[in-house]
Amino acid sequence: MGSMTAAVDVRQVTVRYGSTLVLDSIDLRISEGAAVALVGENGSGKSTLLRCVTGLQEPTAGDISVFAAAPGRGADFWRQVATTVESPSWYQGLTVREHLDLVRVVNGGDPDDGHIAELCVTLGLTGLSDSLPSTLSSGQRQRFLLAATLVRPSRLLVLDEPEQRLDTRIKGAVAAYLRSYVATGGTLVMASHDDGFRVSVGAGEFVLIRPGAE
Ligand SMILES: Nc1ncnc2c1ncn2[C@@H]1O[C@H](COP(=O)(O)OP(=O)(O)OP(=O)(O)O)[C@@H](O)[C@H]1O
Repeated sequence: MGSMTAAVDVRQVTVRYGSTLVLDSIDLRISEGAAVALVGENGSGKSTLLRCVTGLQEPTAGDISVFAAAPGRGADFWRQVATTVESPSWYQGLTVREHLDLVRVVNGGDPDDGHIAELCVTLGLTGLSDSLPSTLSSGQRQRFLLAATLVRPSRLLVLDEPEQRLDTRIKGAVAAYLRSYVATGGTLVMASHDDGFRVSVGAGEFVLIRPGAE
């Protein structure tokens, strides 16, 4: 009955910050192998919903399951889910390439199987392999953090505006990478403000509207 199980199942999720209602009884099911983009104006709750899907935030009401389990609980969840939703961090003394090797090795992968090299080409990091993350520009750092997320083996990617700060060429390469991730069975949920990017990824849109803004 695997096909009956949604990768992500959001049921009647409500989030309030104090008296401010941000998400009002949201329902969202994402099948395994599908891509969905949360779209909507600033403050419509896209990041909030993504944090709830990773278990980093508890909804005020409602239920979320990811691969039929509560999200964010333990190593088993994080072995299947890779995300850029957490605050970015890195090891001060390690280069871009050393970070990618580290993540790959820890996850049981071979750092020399070509996957890292492919990601570095996709994200334009080849010339930055020996740089320290702290010396990168904001766009370069965005590309590094995306690479560090994509290098992990995963079944679900949760990405908050992955197109942010990317130049046109890299944006196209990242869209193609995500499209092929989904075509090979991965599931993607992301927030995006770029409709062209969303369409090149092949993601359907899920529109969030600020409660009371209709
Ligand atoms: N920790 C918090 N405490 C209080 N209010 C918050 C908190 N985090 C977010 N909010 C509010 O919740 C609403 C939704 O924020 P969220 O970041 O989820 O929106 P978004 O759709 O991702 O916006 P953007 O397009 O600007 O990234 C906003 O009104 C924001 O001010």
